[in-house]
Amino acid sequence: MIKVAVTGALGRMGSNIIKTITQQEDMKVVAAFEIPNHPKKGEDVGELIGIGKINVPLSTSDELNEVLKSTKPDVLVDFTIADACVENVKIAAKNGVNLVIGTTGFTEEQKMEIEKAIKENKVAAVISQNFAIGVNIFFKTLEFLAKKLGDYDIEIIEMHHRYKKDAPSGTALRAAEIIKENRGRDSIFVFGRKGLTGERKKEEIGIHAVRGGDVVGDHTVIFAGDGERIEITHRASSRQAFVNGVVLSIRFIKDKKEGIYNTFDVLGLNEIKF
Ligand SMILES: NC(=O)C1=CN([C@@H]2O[C@H](COP(=O)(O)OP(=O)(O)OC[C@H]3O[C@@H](n4cnc5c(N)ncnc54)[C@H](OP(=O)(O)O)[C@@H]3O)[C@@H](O)[C@H]2O)C=CC1
Ligand SMILES: O=C(O)C1=N[C@H](C(=O)O)C[C@H](O)C1
Repeated sequence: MIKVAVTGALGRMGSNIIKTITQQEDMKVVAAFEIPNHPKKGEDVGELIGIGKINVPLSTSDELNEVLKSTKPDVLVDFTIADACVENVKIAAKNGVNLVIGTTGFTEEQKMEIEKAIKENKVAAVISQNFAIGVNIFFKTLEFLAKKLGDYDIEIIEMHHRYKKDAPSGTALRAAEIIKENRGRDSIFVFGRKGLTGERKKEEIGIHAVRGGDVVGDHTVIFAGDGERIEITHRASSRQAFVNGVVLSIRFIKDKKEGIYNTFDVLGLNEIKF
């Protein structure tokens, strides 16, 4: 039985992850964490998320060290916010707990802190800006399109629900990086446009964040040429798309000794070359 701890347990992702883990035969939730001073601390997490008692009391992240020591999870899953995630990763790594990290919105410095904690403590982690299987195929398709249409004008548009805290999305940034790595020419990222911007430069990759309603997560990449354009879109209509990838990632990482992996590793997509 794979023992899993979840931070951000009552959040949109955390609560769905806990629900799905409780439906798996080979894994169980042993600890769940929310922010310090949470009013529901100590209450049963299953009851709090509406699936009935699971005998896991809600802990708070200031107790992470001691609760990880007593519950000894194999994997900690983090979908919180960047600042909290960095601290959670440091504590989990010190306790020898492998990680599945879905949080987005990190600074470059925070990304380095996370990598350092994972490497120094010799644990293993899957880090992905998007765990949906379809998004990873979309990423793979972008490798191909960027190789073939690297000279086209490339723009990325993402739309998310009104509650999302970081912009642009981690997925949009990853898409931009993939295009940059594969298009065979220099790239500069342009975040939105305003004022007298001048003509569009060939090396630009435009990135645009739209927020509103309850949109789970839409991403479109436009390759615009002379007389034609290709638009490729992924739309997530349910967070279950992300959660399914998280479950696969928990199974993938549980026995890994050390190293940093992504969802291409989990889904076996690295072998596909264009
Ligand atoms: N990689 C992927 O596939 C996906 C990534 N995401 C990313 O996951 C993150 C979370 O998204 P979402 O679930 O929608 O956000 P939510 O705000 O619904 O959930 C985050 C949860 O984390 C809690 N939290 C904040 N700080 C801490 C802490 N120190 N310890 C424990 N819990 C804490 C929040 O509590 P409170 O509300 O009280 O502050 C909240 O319950 C975002 O960065 C998002 O971009 C989302 C979907 C898919
Ligand atoms: O905050 C969200 O909701 C999502 N965040 C991720 C991101 O920033 O890319 C993934 C997904 O699009 C949903």
